[in-house]
Amino acid sequence: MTQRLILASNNAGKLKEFAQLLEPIGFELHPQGEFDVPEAEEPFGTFVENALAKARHAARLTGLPALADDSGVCVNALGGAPGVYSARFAGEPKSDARNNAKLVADLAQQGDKSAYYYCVLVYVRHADDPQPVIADGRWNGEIIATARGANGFGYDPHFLIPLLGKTTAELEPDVKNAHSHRGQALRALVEKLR
Ligand SMILES: O=P(O)(O)OP(=O)(O)OP(=O)(O)OC[C@H]1O[C@@H](n2cnc3c(O)ncnc32)[C@H](O)[C@@H]1O
Ligand SMILES: [Mg+2]
Repeated sequence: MTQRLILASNNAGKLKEFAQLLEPIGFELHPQGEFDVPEAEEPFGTFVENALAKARHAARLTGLPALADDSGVCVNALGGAPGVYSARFAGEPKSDARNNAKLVADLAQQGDKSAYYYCVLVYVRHADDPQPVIADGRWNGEIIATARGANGFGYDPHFLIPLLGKTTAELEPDVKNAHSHRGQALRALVEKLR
């Protein structure tokens, strides 16, 4: 049986990754934009609070179950920044190019380039669901100064996975999903929904 699910995100890169992960296992994904749901506020200092706010917002405006993702890149030498502020690290309007340029500049004088991607997923059956289903995932790597690769989105061209010898923008989409913070979180979430 296919299950209809609203994806509480306006990020096209996330949408592609979720479609590839969820459609083969029987979910019919609908981005919130299809229902004219505007971007939710993300005012909180934790990923999980922002993800819950996004999921409830989409479920409230569509009347359907919703899945939200809040994620980011956390750089150790920067005390975990940009973290929850990853999407707007270089200010408004959101720009991957300016975010990456700022990240590389901020790290130029640092020896430690280690970082990790973090993702929290929240699924709500309806807007006031008292038992949201929550799962997370983490993916270690390091930030490199020169962009490599054209796949993915966001910080991917600067996020190197030393074990694979590639940036996450050089990975095929299925390989990224097999390893990524988002893929890990989604597999854990799906286990909880069974
Ligand atoms: O809130 P929604 O609408 O889902 O879209 P968003 O892009 O604003 O998403 P977030 O608020 O969760 O911010 C996450 C940011 O972290 C970065 N990011 C998260 N996952 C990533 C990934 O897999 N590859 C590259 N960058 C990623 C990227 O800059 C995202 O914009
Ligand atoms: Mg956002």
